[in-house]
Amino acid sequence: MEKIIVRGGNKLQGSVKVEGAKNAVLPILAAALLAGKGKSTLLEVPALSDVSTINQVLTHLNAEVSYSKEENKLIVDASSDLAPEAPFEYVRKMRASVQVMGPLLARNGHARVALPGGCAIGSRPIDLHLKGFEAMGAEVNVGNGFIEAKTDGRLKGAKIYLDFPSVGATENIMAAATLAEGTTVIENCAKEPEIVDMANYMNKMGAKIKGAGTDTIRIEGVEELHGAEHTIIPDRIEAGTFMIAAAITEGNVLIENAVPEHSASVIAKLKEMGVTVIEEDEGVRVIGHGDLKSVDIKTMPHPGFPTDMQSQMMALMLTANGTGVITETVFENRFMHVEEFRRMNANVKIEGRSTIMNGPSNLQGAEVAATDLRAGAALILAGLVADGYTQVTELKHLDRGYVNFHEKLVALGANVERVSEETEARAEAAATAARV
Ligand SMILES: CC(=O)N[C@H]1[C@@H](OP(=O)(O)OP(=O)(O)OC[C@H]2O[C@@H](n3ccc(=O)[nH]c3=O)[C@H](O)[C@@H]2O)O[C@H](CO)[C@@H](O)[C@@H]1O
Ligand SMILES: C=C(OP(=O)(O)O)C(=O)O
Repeated sequence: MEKIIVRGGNKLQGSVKVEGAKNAVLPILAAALLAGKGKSTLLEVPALSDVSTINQVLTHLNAEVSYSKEENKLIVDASSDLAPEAPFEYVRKMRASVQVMGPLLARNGHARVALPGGCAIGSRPIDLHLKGFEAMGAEVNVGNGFIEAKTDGRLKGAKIYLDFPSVGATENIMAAATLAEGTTVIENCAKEPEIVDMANYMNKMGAKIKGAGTDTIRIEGVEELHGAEHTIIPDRIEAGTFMIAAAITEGNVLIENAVPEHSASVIAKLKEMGVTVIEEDEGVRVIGHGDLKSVDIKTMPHPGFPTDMQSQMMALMLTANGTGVITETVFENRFMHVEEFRRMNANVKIEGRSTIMNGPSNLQGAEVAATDLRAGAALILAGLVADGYTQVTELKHLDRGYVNFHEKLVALGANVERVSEETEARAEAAATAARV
């Protein structure tokens, strides 16, 4: 088992470069399946475990994938006949595997994808995705742990209203609609920057999508799509995580590639707390000063405060003066990290869908577990200012969404190391031998 050990107390200084966005690259790789001819070349593809998982899914479906981690460049050739099924072994590792459903259904007329099941942040149903496919004329059946969607001939364009602006449903329906007959209109759709990035990629493939980034998207179906070259947008959640690393340690860090408009709600809350945030040509500089003020935060669909920044923001709020409230409205059960923070002596309690913090907490190092990928990052952030050593386990979650997280922190001056039990045992044996 691997763990990250953090010793608190160092102020972070310097600059850090943000990778391509996980939540853009995953649906974009699924959409690469839409290309009946030509290859897609994707640039700024981050070397995440989630990217390896979606690559395995694509390969399983008969696409050819070649990935150079050194160049962050990935080439997909999906021009052969595609297989229809994404099995549970992939969907279990990563829910975003369901994003292949829309592209497969549109291209093949048939998709069979394992039901994702629950996860650490809530039940995460996909009913809105399926309603969208049905509205476009697909027959959808759920049974034996699989969802199967079929259509005779092409899908038909339709008007689809989403009860909630789901990111995944918007992406899956938008992808399916690119090859449908006629025009599809998705109302009350998600407006996240990753939706815009995916629409831009599909338009380069020959799709006709308008309105991505607003709450109504119109897609005029075309008969065929081809491969295209596309550069993935920077990861606004990784950027936000490093903004908090700078703020919490009273450091001064330039977050290169961060796009201020994509992080507007996070930047606004940081400023409200008393953190200095400066937009520079290369990115966003964050300067922490201590003596922070508690604020109230509610997670919302974009452009509201992102749920994927909730636990990292909680780490910062624990160091602020006064009472602050964080309300989670996007996922039903995204407070698993609260118990872990409590192990670090955090003064935080849960009331319904809110957490209340009375600060500042006198954070102390402890052994804690990453309950999901953002919680993993948040616990490490808390460890940067806790008294003593914090050990964070369950790093498989962290690796889904962050590339070289501890190495990037070390480059900024943090006292962080990643060890496996074997290395620890070897180090202990060497220390004992030296003492004898
Ligand atoms: C790979 C990826 O991009 N993941 C992101 C995506 O997840 P994901 O696409 O799964 O998130 P959604 O926007 O779909 O989910 C938001 C809410 O809608 C509910 N819902 C969703 C679909 C559906 O058919 N029925 C339904 O009830 C979910 O249970 C949840 O409560 O957006 C989330 C919300 O910003 C982020 O936290 C995730 O990091
Ligand atoms: C919840 C997240 O991702 P996913 O939807 O891939 O689980 C996240 O990125 O914080």
